[in-house]
Amino acid sequence: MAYLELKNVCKTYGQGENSTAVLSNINLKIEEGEFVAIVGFTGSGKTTLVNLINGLIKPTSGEVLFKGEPVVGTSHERGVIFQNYSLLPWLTVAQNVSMAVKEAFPKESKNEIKDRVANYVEMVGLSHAINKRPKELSGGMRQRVAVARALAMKPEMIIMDEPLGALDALTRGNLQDEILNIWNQDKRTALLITNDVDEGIYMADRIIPLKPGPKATLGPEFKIEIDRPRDKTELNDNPNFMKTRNEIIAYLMAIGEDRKSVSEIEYLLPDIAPKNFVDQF
Ligand SMILES: Nc1ncnc2c1ncn2[C@@H]1O[C@H](COP(=O)(O)OP(=O)(O)OP(=O)(O)O)[C@@H](O)[C@H]1O
Repeated sequence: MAYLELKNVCKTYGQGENSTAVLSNINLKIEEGEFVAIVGFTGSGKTTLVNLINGLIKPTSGEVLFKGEPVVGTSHERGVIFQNYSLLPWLTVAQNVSMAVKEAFPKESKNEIKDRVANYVEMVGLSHAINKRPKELSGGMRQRVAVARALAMKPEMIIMDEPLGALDALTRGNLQDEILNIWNQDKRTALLITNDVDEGIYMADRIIPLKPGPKATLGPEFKIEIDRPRDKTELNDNPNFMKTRNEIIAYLMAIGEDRKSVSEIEYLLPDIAPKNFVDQF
């Protein structure tokens, strides 16, 4: 039994003429302890896929199974690091993280929770800002709080929706390593959604492209045969890295060309306007 399995999952938003078929026939199996990356184009349905796995939305057809059971709603077992950090603006960094920790560890004492929060805030390099509110932080700092919050809950499965996109290269590299450490030490299972092929190859065991929508579906998987721990500084000299990178980029470019031809189709918009509309432009 796969740890996470998506069976023929389709997701359509809206109904009738206004419907958008975003995902179609998504089949995916992730084994316990694996690190899988999905690379996709902007707007191809990556967040929709994360929301389905997280239980925030239901598939139109097909099944999402976690440890053999259908996913119904969210759960602490699956921790998501969202693209748009979604912090509560009236709470400090410590309070934002501890709220999540309290929910995941309701039996822990105040001091245990305080220590756990301090550890993870330190891990993302924000000890100096632990009592600040989100409005006093830069976008990158907010994203680091969101990473600390998700990891401090020690979820069995870490699901990441382009979590590091807003960060500078150095911070991004450090957090990639922290996420890998936690995944490896705590024997977690991880799913990373990214548009960065290099990030996917550095972190994952397998990379699966999400073909552009509408009706986006998963392409063939690419296995990353590079020993761990991987050394970022040496990757460019690693023949396996170069070969896999070239194969994935060639594949993405080919499906990108197909996408261009789809986007060149002319869509006619209805010629309508409100009754009393006066053209002032
Ligand atoms: N709630 C919704 N109702 C209707 N359409 C939606 C809804 N959510 C997403 N969509 C549409 O589904 C498509 C995929 O959106 P989604 O956010 O999943 O893509 P994405 O790959 O995460 O995008 P990005 O890379 O820009 O974050 C888009 O065309 C979007 O407009």
